[in-house]
Amino acid sequence: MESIVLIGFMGVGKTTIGHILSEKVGLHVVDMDEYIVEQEGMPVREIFERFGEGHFRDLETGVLSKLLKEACIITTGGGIVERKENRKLLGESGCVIHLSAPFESLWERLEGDPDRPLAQNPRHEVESLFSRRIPLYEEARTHEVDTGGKDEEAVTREILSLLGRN
Ligand SMILES: Nc1ncnc2c1ncn2[C@@H]1O[C@H](COP(=O)(O)OP(=O)(O)O)[C@@H](O)[C@H]1O
Ligand SMILES: O=C(O)C1=C[C@@H](OP(=O)(O)O)[C@@H](O)[C@H](O)C1
Ligand SMILES: [Mg+2]
Repeated sequence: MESIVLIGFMGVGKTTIGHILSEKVGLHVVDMDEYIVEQEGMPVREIFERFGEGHFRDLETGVLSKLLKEACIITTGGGIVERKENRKLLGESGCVIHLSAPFESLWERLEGDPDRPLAQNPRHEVESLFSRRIPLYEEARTHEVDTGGKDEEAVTREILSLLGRN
């Protein structure tokens, strides 16, 4: 079976749903943020503070190209689509599921989260990042699952259904 990649904005549920999906489809899951944190031996926040966002994006590209060679579920960070190179890598993989949601519901989950450096910015900046990224997710995805108003189990069921696994 090919890889399944989850993309989407911060807080939409990629990490959470990837873990639930992993149990249901019997593929192991790798969360890119967790992988990078382990590899670098420091939290994402500290990587941003000490080395800058550009360095974190370099790490993401390296990890994504490595993981796409495995058959697994990959839960990306929300900024994976920022780099053209990453969008190209995603385009070469068969199943890229965009989890989407209205900004309002994401902001409720993100506001004040100390672990997400970009969520520390004022609301209007995070919202404009959200708007700017929408076409990038659209470019990279093969499928979209609208998570608005659905709990984690319902989102997982919808993914299983589009994979033909229900
Ligand atoms: N469908 C959902 N409905 C409500 N809360 C959710 C849903 N999916 C995830 N969450 C919650 O939102 C928060 C962010 O989820 P997370 O999986 O870390 O998102 P991401 O990896 O996309 O940034 C977590 O507290 C999680 O429990
Ligand atoms: O959107 C982004 O640029 C980021 C999203 C985060 O992952 P989540 O989408 O899992 O929060 C993490 O990779 C980092 O804080 C940057
Ligand atoms: Mg995550």
